[in-house]
Amino acid sequence: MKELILQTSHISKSFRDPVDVTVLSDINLQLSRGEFVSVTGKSGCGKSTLLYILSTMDTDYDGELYIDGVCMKGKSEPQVARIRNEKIGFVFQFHYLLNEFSVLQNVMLPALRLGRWEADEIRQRAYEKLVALDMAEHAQKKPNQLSGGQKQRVAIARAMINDPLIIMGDEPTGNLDKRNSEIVFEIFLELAQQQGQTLLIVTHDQQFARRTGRTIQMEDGRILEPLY
Ligand SMILES: Nc1ncnc2c1ncn2[C@@H]1O[C@H](COP(=O)(O)OP(=O)(O)OP(=O)(O)O)[C@@H](O)[C@H]1O
Repeated sequence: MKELILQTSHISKSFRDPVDVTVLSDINLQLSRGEFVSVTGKSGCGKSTLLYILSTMDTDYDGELYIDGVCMKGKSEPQVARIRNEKIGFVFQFHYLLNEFSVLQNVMLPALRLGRWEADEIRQRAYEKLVALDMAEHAQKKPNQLSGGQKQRVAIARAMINDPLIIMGDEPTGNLDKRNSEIVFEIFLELAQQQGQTLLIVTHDQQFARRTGRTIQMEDGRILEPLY
């Protein structure tokens, strides 16, 4: 039987802007271990809003979110932050690497925050992630010495450091040229196919979406039922 690692029940979200605007309505979705799922839809349909809720970064919504069988409702902010850091890796459109730290130190940060391993072990793990992403030779550089594609590879290494249950990405190839987009997308495919990593990626790129295992199509804050 498939192991559910993320599930939502009737999630809705409104902004007061200045009157109430509903941007997500009755979102019910399930994600099983090892799935590579893309989320697509027109600009403004609610993809990022949904991803921020699923990644627990936004906790202000109606309905329920379960991660690894645990309901996020009623949890304190430190409890949610701990679950997020332990179970979810996130890759943004912009890398958000810290220029005052080296590439290696940037990758180490989420693991230092988690506190599960000693510093030496974290350094070793971070180095291994950089090796896996073909970035080891840049370990001691500062992020501003790297190209856009290289920075995004470091951001993926950082998302992987705590061996998350799921990696989420909000347009992770959106800020890259065609060649680097392809390289970064191939990394996600490889993670899914060779390591069974569960992935949930928002993308505008229909060609990429078609290569994932399942596509969630959104329209006006709702998930469209698959046509097949
Ligand atoms: N803080 C906010 N206050 C008010 N409305 C907001 C806020 N954030 C997002 N919205 C609105 O919510 C809707 C969904 O936005 P969201 O960013 O989730 O869309 P998206 O599908 O990710 O779009 P894009 O593909 O352009 O990134 C949009 O109409 C947007 O204007």
